[in-house]
Amino acid sequence: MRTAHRVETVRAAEAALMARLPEGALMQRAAAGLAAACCSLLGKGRVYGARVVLLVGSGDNGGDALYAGARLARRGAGVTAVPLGTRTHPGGLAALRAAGGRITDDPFEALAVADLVLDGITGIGGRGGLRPDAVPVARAARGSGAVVVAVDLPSGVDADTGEVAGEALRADATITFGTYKPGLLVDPAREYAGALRLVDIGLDAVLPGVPDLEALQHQDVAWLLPVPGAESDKYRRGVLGVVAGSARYPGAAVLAVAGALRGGAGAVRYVGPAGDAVIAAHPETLVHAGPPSKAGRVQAWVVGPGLGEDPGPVAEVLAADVPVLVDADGLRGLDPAAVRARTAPTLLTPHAGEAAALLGVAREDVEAGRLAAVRELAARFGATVLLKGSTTLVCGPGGGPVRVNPTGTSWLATAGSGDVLSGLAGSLLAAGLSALDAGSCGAYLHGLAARRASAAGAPVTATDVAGSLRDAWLDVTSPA
Ligand SMILES: NC(=O)C1=CN([C@@H]2O[C@H](COP(=O)(O)OP(=O)(O)OC[C@H]3O[C@@H](n4cnc5c(N)ncnc54)[C@H](OP(=O)(O)O)[C@@H]3O)[C@@H](O)[C@H]2O)[C@@H](O)CC1
Ligand SMILES: [K+]
Repeated sequence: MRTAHRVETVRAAEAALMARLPEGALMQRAAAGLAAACCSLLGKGRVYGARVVLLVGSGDNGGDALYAGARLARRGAGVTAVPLGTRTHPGGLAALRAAGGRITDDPFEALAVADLVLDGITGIGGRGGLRPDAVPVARAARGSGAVVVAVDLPSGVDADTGEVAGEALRADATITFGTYKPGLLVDPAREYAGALRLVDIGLDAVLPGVPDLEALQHQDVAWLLPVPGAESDKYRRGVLGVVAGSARYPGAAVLAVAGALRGGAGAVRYVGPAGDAVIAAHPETLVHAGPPSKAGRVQAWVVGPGLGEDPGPVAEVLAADVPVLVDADGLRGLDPAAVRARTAPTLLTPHAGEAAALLGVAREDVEAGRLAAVRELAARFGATVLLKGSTTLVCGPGGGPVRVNPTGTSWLATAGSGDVLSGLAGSLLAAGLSALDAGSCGAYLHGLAARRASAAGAPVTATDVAGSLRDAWLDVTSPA
């Protein structure tokens, strides 16, 4: 599990750790890890003679860059520091000078020939986007052809929320210290971070056990996925009911069932007007033409994909005392009180537009502040909420860590892929996973399947994604 902590928590842990260590020890650990990462990015034998530019802001983030620059200078790199703040870390500046580094007030000349740029303008103390004087320098760094390495965080992004309020410096890699910060894992900031590397500075020992954000990895998902026991029959493995599709959108039913059949439930019951299309595509489905309440026993429901204008079945499904996943058309006009009144778990799976409609805000506001939006929806509905997007987030109703999905890919932005996800996550619910686990494992497998299906870099369809779910499952569960 990859975990992230917000700035306030990092600061408290840092203070507790610093109290036990000699002055400056933590910054030296950070700088040593940063310099080592820079050496490996430059490549073997390429440190000596490399031209390194340090963009140095007012705080300790700049200090880290200066001390790392001093280490690189001692290994033969030509290091030039560009002070951009209201002050410059005195110890770091002295260390760089002592190691033979130089300071310049002409950043553009140095950047024009740089191999590596260290972005130490702001870290966890930064507020808002880059200041105006840093903007042309950041643009020159980005346009220079040098590898840009962010120190702790790309400057200009919000560490806690992942928001990018103005201009920020896009990095090829981010070397972060002690723990990931939420902004490194959540879009839009995540897109600025490039490849992530965590430097251990001993913070783990003093960080709280419960993080603010967590990202499942293969082994976490493998551990959570259902495995049928020797005694299992289809009912013990869980039966999922899918209420989806309409005369206008029969494909949504076919795709939701496709996802459901690959999600580990023992059987899938389809309820709705697209039974013929569903049976033609998936003959193993149990099809029911009447209302959901008469369809027979299920362990969980999915309701919503392709329902069109008719919200009727949603209320009926929500009245059932089993876990319910509500997606797409099922979310339209959904009543928070009706969801909060349920005793069985509810999982809502909106994309940004649907989340915006539920919250009564603009879609752009949800996209810019994804973490805040998913937390607000979960609290308002007393439900688990999976907010779809390039970094899909899943948040439980009682607070706790938000799960961020690390397997997303932009190829998933294709019609019908959400229908596949709803069936898949619903199936995991029916198999007995909690709403948080079903949502986050579903998103994980779904992203992985899309990556597999588009491995050659070609576009994928939702049907391709469903078809690759089995391989994704095997990827996750096969020992490496
Ligand atoms: N925590 C840990 O465990 C460890 C932390 N470590 C390191 O310390 C870093 C945090 O250092 P920090 O607290 O000094 O804050 P930091 O981000 O350098 O700068 C804040 C200053 O920048 C300014 N400023 C603000 N906004 C701005 C903007 N938009 N654009 C431009 N400037 C802006 C503002 O100063 P002003 O210019 O207003 O005087 C503000 O005071 C952390 O990220 C990590 O790298 C490691 O060394 C060891 C372990
Ligand atoms: K930085």
